[in-house]
Amino acid sequence: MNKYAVIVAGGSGTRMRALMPKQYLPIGGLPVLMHTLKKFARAIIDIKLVLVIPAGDFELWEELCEQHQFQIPHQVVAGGKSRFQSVKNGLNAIKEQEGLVAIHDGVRPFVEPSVIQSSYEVATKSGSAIAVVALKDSIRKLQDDGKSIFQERQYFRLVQTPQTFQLARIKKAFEVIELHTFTDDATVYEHQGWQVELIEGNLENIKITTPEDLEYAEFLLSK
Ligand SMILES: Nc1ccn([C@@H]2O[C@H](COP(=O)(O)OP(=O)(O)OP(=O)(O)O)[C@@H](O)[C@H]2O)c(=O)n1
Ligand SMILES: C[C@](O)(CO)[C@H](O)COP(=O)(O)O
Repeated sequence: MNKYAVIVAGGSGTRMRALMPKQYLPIGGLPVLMHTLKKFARAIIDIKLVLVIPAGDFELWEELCEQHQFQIPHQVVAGGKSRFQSVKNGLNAIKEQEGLVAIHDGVRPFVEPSVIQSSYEVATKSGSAIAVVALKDSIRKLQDDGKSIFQERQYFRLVQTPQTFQLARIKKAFEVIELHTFTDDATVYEHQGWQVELIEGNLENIKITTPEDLEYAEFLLSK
């Protein structure tokens, strides 16, 4: 069965407040995105990688690949105005209908290979596999009256990527008008009336978002 991964890195990383988009910033001397692509290439034999980056960054990416002698084969696709549009562009670049596709944030380089592998295994059987982790802290829900109420944390999960799906289904799911409730790929899939299957993610699989995350990322690499 064909196994694809769409690695989305079409954002501008405003919350990182860095000179260049966070997906190209170095950790351990190598751009974040290269760590992520390496994880997928090592986890799955013969994986076909689709990398989504802003159209204006193609030249920069080529230079970075040359500078770091980055040889992992991948197709580069132009991103869109939102994560949804970037994922859609990545999926549209895959012409086949048969197979599985993992959708993953380029800025989550610490995904465990076992999570990637399990996402494809589970999606083979159930059509989807969404990586999630349990909460460690207590949580409270804010109310309109300014008060807050206790929530039972065992009923909640933090959602990560990869989010892996049968190709034909997720391609169809993305043929809709974008809604503000589409915060990830699972919500787009569910909009079709299909239920998603959750799998255990890994706690280190953070989405590098703010400057502190970059420091934590350096620490994780040095472990
Ligand atoms: N138009 C967009 C916006 C986001 N993403 C990707 O979606 C992932 C998660 O998004 P986020 O962490 O919010 O990244 P940015 O949008 O770049 O960050 P910010 O919101 O701080 O600007 C990132 O890998 C990002 O590059 C994308 O492919 N295309
Ligand atoms: C897809 C995601 O990483 C799952 O946690 C997350 O929803 C992306 O959110 P963002 O608003 O694009 O940062």
